[in-house]
Amino acid sequence: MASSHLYFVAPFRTLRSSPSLPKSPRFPLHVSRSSHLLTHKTLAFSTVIRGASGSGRSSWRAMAEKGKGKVVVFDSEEDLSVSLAKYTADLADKFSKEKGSFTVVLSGGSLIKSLRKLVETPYVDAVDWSTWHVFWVDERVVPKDHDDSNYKLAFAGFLSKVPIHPGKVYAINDALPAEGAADDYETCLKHLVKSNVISVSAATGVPKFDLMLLGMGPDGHVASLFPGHPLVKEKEKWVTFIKDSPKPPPERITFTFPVINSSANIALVVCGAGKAGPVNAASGNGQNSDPLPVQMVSPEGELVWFLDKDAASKL
Ligand SMILES: O=C(O)[C@H](O)[C@@H](O)[C@H](O)[C@H](O)COP(=O)(O)O
Repeated sequence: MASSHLYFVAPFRTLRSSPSLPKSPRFPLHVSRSSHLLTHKTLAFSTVIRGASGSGRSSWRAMAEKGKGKVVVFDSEEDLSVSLAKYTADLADKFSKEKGSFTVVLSGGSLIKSLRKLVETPYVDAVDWSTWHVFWVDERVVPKDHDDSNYKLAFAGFLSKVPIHPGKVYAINDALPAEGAADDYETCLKHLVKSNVISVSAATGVPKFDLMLLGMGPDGHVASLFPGHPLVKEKEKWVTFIKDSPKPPPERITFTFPVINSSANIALVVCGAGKAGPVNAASGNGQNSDPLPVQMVSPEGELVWFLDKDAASKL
């Protein structure tokens, strides 16, 4: 068997309390290459700590102490995708049992590919998809059949493969320009809050999604909230728009930080050496005076970083 290691390097909480390994997992953890390490029982803390270098450990300690979440580093994106599927399925199960629904927010980009194990055995058959409500943290202002559409990406890689009711998939109104599309999406969220589909943060009164699955760009952006852009400071709107996105296409709508940070759970899914710098900055090692958008991700609930070893290489 090829050697593959999963390193859990945020050493200050027991794995039993990790949402990636909940107390009573409904779904068995299916892994291919690293099953000797990745079972619920054998994923011992000491095992994973051994995988971390000394400097890496102190970086993550800084992150953990600042309340920036738990960190899981995988040898490969393949291993990461296995764990991400289980984490997502277990949270869906938990929320569905608690309140009869599961509200999940997707990003565009490579995140959708990293969700691929969720549409495979055992999850594709075992998950109760009837409770799912699907949203986007950001969307490009293009028709839904355009190659730049996050909806199209998610449909091709995820939604077309599972029986989520189309009426519970909340895509952008692509007949509207950016500003109208953002207002329309915010109105949609308000209706769903009113009808108790989306929970509300008692602290902030804004929507509290059960799970946000966020990617991060090499510049440290999340959603369509880019470094140095005034939208990162938006406090009132739930959904806003941008017409000068540095990442093409330029016109997008995006959730704002008040909504992102009200989440019950956020997974930050980051792979590749090109993103190691912002990951390092987020760990507390950054020199930047203005925080990167990714450094502003600080949910009411749980934050878990899913990193491959290249993304963690500067720690
Ligand atoms: O629509 C988008 O562009 C995304 O939602 C964006 O925020 C994405 O998640 C990051 O840019 C990371 O993308 P990659 O994972 O493809 O690098």
